[in-house]
Amino acid sequence: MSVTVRVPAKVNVQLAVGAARPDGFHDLANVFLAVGLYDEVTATPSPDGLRITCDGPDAAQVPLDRTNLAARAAIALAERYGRTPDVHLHIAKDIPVAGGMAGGSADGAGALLACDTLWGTGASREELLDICAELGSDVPFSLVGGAALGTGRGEKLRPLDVGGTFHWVFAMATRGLSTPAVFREFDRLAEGTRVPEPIASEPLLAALAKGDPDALAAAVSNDLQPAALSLFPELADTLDAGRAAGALTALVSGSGPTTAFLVRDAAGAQKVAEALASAPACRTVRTAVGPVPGVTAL
Ligand SMILES: C[C@@](CO)(OP(=O)(O)O)[C@H](O)COP(=O)(O)OP(=O)(O)OC[C@H]1O[C@@H](n2ccc(N)nc2=O)[C@H](O)[C@@H]1O
Ligand SMILES: Nc1ncnc2c1ncn2[C@@H]1O[C@H](COP(=O)(O)OP(=O)(O)O)[C@@H](O)[C@H]1O
Repeated sequence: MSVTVRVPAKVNVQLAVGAARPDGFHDLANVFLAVGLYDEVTATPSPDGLRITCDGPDAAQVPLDRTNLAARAAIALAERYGRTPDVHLHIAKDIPVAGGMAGGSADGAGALLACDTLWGTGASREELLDICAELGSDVPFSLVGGAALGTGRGEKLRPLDVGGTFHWVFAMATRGLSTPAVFREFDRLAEGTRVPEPIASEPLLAALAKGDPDALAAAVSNDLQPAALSLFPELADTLDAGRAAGALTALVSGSGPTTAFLVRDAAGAQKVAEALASAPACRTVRTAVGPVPGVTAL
């Protein structure tokens, strides 16, 4: 018997970042939108103990030891229920690695639900969300999907209404960016300034509720973008190339370096995707719509 789930990537349509906290994290107003690029996680009993395998274009960059978020999820669930994590987790990876699209978090949330089903654990939604929050700030959102406002370090979620489907183009970059390094660069750039409390933008929430791409384009923001551009300056050219090709707006996704382009419809996506294919720091271009549901059994 085996259990397969699929889990979407995310883009942050707003990422407001507060000052560094004593624990090293930053308080956020993090507006997540799940988009239709997916990893699949398959859990199969493994009498020889925990085993991780991965395939896909970025598979070589994925750790196959107990640091993999999917492995950590299986171990955390097994510990809670007093059993051994005797499972083979296979990750079919389509979400870019270290791309600011929460691919590792997706695998953590996916593995958790797949193991819960395989082992018949019957953990409640609250327990699963608790384990997700222990695994990482983005992991609870990967479980629930849709659209949500994340506060605290991003793990406290409030689901958001979305009145339509938004069309996106994503440019995957030629190298990755480390999330802690981007937050450190944010702190460095903010030195000597007063960092305001992170607050969700009302016009942005209204644009999502209405499903209005023009209003959303006018309201998106990412406080980590200057830090990501400082560490990876060529991304500015990719953003410009997408804007010139007619994107309604262009921004870095989360900590980057994936860049995200909001377009009006599928035809607009095609045009922007073609223009981005030749941008210098761009490795691959993908189109996707959002919101989409979180972890889903196949
Ligand atoms: C920036 C965001 C935006 O959604 O995503 P990515 O762009 O990485 O996908 C998230 O906040 C990333 O969440 P996640 O990748 O789960 O990070 P975690 O494992 O919790 O933390 C990794 C490191 O990022 C920094 N960190 C993370 C979250 C936060 N609110 N403040 C932080 O300062 C800390 O240095 C922490 O040690
Ligand atoms: N299942 C996983 N998939 C991808 N990366 C993982 C996974 N588990 C752990 N990692 C580690 O986490 C780092 C960041 O992963 P990822 O979630 O892809 O990026 P981001 O946080 O930018 O969205 C990777 O470079 C890798 O070392």
